[in-house]
Order: sequence, then structure tokens, then C-alpha cells
Amino acid sequence: MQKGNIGVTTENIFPVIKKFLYSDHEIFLREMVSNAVDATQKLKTLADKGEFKGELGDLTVRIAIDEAAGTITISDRGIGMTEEEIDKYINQIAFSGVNDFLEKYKDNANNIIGHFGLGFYSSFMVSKKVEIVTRSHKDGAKAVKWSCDGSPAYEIDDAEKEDRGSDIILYIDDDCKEFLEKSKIEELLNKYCKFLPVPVAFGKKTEWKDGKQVDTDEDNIINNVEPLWTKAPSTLKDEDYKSFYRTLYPMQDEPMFWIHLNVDYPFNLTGILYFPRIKSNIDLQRNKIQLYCNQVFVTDQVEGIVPEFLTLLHGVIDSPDIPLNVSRSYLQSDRDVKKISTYITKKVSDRLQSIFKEDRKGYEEKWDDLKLFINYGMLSEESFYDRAKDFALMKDSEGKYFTFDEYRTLIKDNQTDKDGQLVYLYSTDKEEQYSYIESAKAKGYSVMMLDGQLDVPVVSMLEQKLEKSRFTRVDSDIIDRIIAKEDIKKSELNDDERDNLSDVFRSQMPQLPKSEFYVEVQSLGETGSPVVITQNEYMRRMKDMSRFQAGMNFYAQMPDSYNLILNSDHPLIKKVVDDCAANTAEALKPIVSELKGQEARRAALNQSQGKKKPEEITQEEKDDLQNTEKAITEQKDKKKAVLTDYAKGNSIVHQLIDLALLQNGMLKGASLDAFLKRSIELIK
Ligand SMILES: Nc1ncnc2c1ncn2[C@@H]1O[C@H](COP(=O)(O)OP(=O)(O)OP(=O)(O)O)[C@@H](O)[C@H]1O
Repeated sequence: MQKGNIGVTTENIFPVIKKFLYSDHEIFLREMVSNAVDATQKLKTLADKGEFKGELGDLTVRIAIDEAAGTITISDRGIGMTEEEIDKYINQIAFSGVNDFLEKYKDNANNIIGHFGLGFYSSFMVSKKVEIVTRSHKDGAKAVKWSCDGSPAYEIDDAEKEDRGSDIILYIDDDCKEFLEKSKIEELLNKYCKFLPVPVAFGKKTEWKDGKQVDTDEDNIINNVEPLWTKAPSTLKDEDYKSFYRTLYPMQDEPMFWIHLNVDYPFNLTGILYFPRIKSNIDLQRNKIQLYCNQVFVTDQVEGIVPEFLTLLHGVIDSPDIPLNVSRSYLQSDRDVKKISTYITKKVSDRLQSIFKEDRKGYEEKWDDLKLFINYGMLSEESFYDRAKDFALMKDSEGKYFTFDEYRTLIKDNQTDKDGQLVYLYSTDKEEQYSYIESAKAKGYSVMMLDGQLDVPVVSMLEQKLEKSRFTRVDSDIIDRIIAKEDIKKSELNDDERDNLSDVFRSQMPQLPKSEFYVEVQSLGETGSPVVITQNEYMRRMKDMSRFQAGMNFYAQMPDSYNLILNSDHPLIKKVVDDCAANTAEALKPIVSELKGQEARRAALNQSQGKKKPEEITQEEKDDLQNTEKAITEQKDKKKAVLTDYAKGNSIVHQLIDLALLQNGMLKGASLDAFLKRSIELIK
């Protein structure tokens, strides 16, 4: 018997490891099983090379729980270890690894990420004692038993073992008893070992006999040794991919399409990425890609390894070349990881491009489910935008699809304004903005539908990318001003008429919560609507953007700002102007004449005082100006009162305001009720 001390300086290292890796105790099983698989693969390689001449036999790796003894045993029939090898690989190398590990992380325990390749060591996270009973595959090798109780002391002794290979026996700690439960081990095997390349058996298959569940002779193999991504794409059918997808994500809808990744230079990577239908909420889709290293599950958190937008995809990536025992911030700057990320991005865009080219119709049908993914990609990865701009689509209000170039060609001649800017008209809601879309279409313009979750930032991005182009929502102004072709005709009304008309309508606008209305008079032609509500593009967009970007809270607080545009060419508006003049002229006459007088006085005072230096102006003169101002305000208020009084009784004014509000879905509550009653009165 040999006794020794493992070359560890820290007195008792295991409690430290346990504490550090508390949350990830479960990876011990992955590490033990993959060591057993490695040992088996090594033996197969030796046999292939003719260096091992014995019978390979059954190579199944077995996992057994002995509840009474409180142990889990992982057994393999792989290469096994001689006493020297134990000394070299377990005592020296493995344990010196722990030193490095502690050295690296002693100041920064938080840096330890779950999938640090702790290897054999991780067994001590859950065990009070670990034994290795092993016999090397080499001719005449003797079986040895190594054991260690968690202090840096180990024992090594002769042992009885018929068969080659290793049994790793873990004496599970009292505070880790959960790992002695069958269901827990099943869960872990299913998570980490589902696709290991060597059969892994956990107990026997069971069957129902005489009302009881009993073991059969057949091994309960928990893994698929040849998962789909390891096979040659040419041998696979669509159904194979779909059924593999179902085994990975039993609850998900069928994927739209997939990419089989397969590279061996300059790095090794295989995998299958699936495009799920992404309907509306991108956050629900994340963390579905599983990362494997030689068929061992590592993580489903792949940020840092693939560009963020690709985390919306599903599937598996398997690469031995992704350095997993480093922190995430390191991963992002690692050159190999960057290459992998670039490769995957390129593959994804190539695939989309080829589907687009080969089956435009099918691609268009999938567009609505694909759009969020592609938009996200274009917004977050410049290199993806450069490719995606050729197969990203724009949809018009008729449901027709165009590439960016096609759409530009479509609207170029008709939708360029007098300043040479190309105006892209869009709608975010076909129903709500129906009449605005109609008036744009009446001009022969095309309106795009931008109603997706990311369309607000996409519009800003496109405005930066596309030259001399502007995006404007159809209801942001009257169409002739959105795409101004020539200077707009001035209203025929004189200043007084215009002011009075504005006052009449303004006085009757209902107070809407968080909304602000500016009243404007415009000449929109006899056939145009009498009253139109528009919403300023800039303000609306700033508010929309504030939902996506921090630091724009200021805009989020602002009220919505609308314009109420009165069409001075419309017969009904003309009627209001004439009727107002007829009914208020008498009352307004003295007020207006007084107002004009005061205004003239103010102008004169301003002029004379303007010539003097401030210190030369007397108190008397100052008071005079102030009193004049006051008188003006007074007269204006009087005038407003007369107009308001008049407007109150004018059902055309009320009806026109309400119709405009109704058109925008803003007529609600008491105002809606009043409108309905008034309408019925009018019909009577
Ligand atoms: N079941 C086994 N059969 C034969 N050799 C084993 C077995 N388990 C461990 N070993 C030997 O012990 C060594 C150390 O194992 P450990 O798991 O700590 O590191 P590793 O497998 O080399 O690397 P990793 O950190 O990726 O797990 C292995 O390289 C191997 O030589």
C-alpha cells in the first residue's frame, strides 16, 4: 500500500471548491461520464490503430446508484489506468489543476462560470470520499484502487477487478443526498449526456408485470450516440430534421427551415440551427440554442459565442474549439470565437439569401414570421445588414412584398418631393390609419406597413442608410405637405377670418388626456376632408424611440401633439366662416375696433420707447405700455368669449371635430355619447 500527499498547498482545498462552485454542483456527473466516454473512445482509437489487440466487447458506460451505501458509481470498459497513470493523471495533473484554478480565481470568485472544466475534481463537490477502482487495458496490468476523502491525502492500493476499465465510486455527501435520487440523476443525464457518442446505461429498462414495475434485462440507454448534427447532410431528409427538432423542443411549433453547419477548418464546428416562427415577443425565444463540446452538453447560454440576434434561433452547436473555461468577457474578445461568430452569421445570411432566390414565393409567405429576426439582425450587426439588405422585404398596404431596391424603384418617380427627397410613406396600423392610407393611394402613392415590434428603430436605421430619403407616417401631415411637389396654395381667407375660424374650433375641442392640439387653417381643395387630425412625425417618433432607448425619458413624458387642420376650401368650413361672420359681426365690431385702436397705440408706444435708452424711459411711459397690453388681452378675451359663445351653438363645428376625432379613434366616453345624441338629432 502506498500513501502520499497530493501536491496541494492550501490545507484543505475541497471545502473551498465546494463553496465556489455551489450553484453548479450538478456538473460533476457530466464530468465523470465524459471521462468514462473519453476513456472508451481512447480504447477504440487504440484498437483502430492496431495497438490494442484484445476484444472490445460491450463498451457501454454504466451509472448505478446504491442508496444503502450512499454511492453513485460510474463504470466504463475503456483504457483504464495503471498505478503510474493514476499518479500522473490524478495525483499530479488533476490536482495541480486545482492549484491553477485557485490561483486564477482567488480574487474573483464570481468570475467562475458554470462550465469550468474542473474534470475529475468536480466529484468532490458532492462527495465526502471518492474511489477509483481501475485496471488498465495493457497486458498483465494489475487492478488498483485509489481513494481520497477530501483532504489532500490519498491512498493507493491493490484491488480486485476482473475487467479492464474504471469504476469511479462517489460517496455522496450528506448535504447532497438529492443526487442519490433516481429522478435527479435521470434529469442530469438527460440534460448533459443525451448525445454522448458512447452508449450510457442508467439501470435497466422496466416493464409492468402483475401490476408492478419490474426491471427487464435490457439496458436503459439514455443517449443517442449519433445525433443528427454528426451525420452527413446529404443522407438526411426534411423529416429527420423536423423530428430531431421535436426531440429538442417538444413544445414548439414546427421550424420554418434550418441550416446544417459543418466546418473543420480553421476551426471545428458542427451543428444545426433552426429558424423558429418568431411572432411577436423576441424575449420569449432566447436561450434555446444548446452548446455542446464533442457531444457533451455545456450550456444553453450562448451569448458571446454567437451574435446576439442569432440567439433567437434554436438548435445545437457543437465545437471542441470554443474555450469554455474562461469568462464571458474573455470569450467576446477571443479571436477564435469571433471567427466562429462570423462564420455562423455568414452561414445564416447565405441560407436566407438562397431561400429567397430559389423560392421567392415561399420566402414571402414566411416573411412575417422571419421579419423580427432579420430586423433584429440588421439593427445589431452591421455585417448582417450588408447582406440582409438584399433579401429583407418591405410590405405595402396591399400585402405585396418588395426588396429595398425594388421598393425604391417603385416609388422613386412619384414620391420624390420638390427638394429631391424620396419620401417613404408608412402606416403602423391599417385600420386606424385607413383614411390616411386612402388619401395617399388616391395620389398614386404607395404606403408600407411597418407594424412590427422593431419597426421604429428600423425606420431610423434606414433613414441613415438610404440616401436622400425620409420616412413619414401617413397621418403625420396632410399628404400634399408630406410629399410637397410645389408650394402649397394659400388659404383664400383673410387674417381675421382665419383667426376667428381657429378660435371657433379651438374653443370646442374636448380636453383629451395627455394630448395637445394645434389648430391650423389650410387650403386642401374642395374635395379634401373638412377637418383632418395629423400627428407630428418627429415628436411621435421621439416618443416611440424613448421606449427603446434609455435617456429619452424626457420625450416619454411629453403629451402627444396633434394638428387639427381646417380645410378652408371645403364648403362646410366656408359655411362656418360665413355663418360666424354673420352672427358675430355685430358683437365683434366694437371689440375689434377697440382692439385695433389699442394695438395701434401699442405699436406707437413701442416705437417711441424703442428710440430711447432704457434709463430715459419714465415710469409713466412704462405704465402706459403695460396698460395698453392689458387692454389688448382684455379685448382678445372678449373676442374669444363672443366666438366661443357662438361656437357652442354651432352643431357643424361640433360634428366636424367629432368626426375627425372619430377617424383617429380618439372619440370616447362623454364626447362619444354627445356625438351619438347630436347625430341622431341631426338626422331627425
Ligand atoms: N474513467 C477514466 N478512465 C481512464 N482515465 C481517466 C478516467 N477518468 C479520468 N482519467 C484520467 O485522468 C485525467 C484527468 O481527468 P480530468 O477529468 O481531471 O481532466 P481531463 O478529462 O483531462 O480534462 P477536463 O478538464 O476537460 O475534464 C484524464 O485526462 C484521464 O487521463
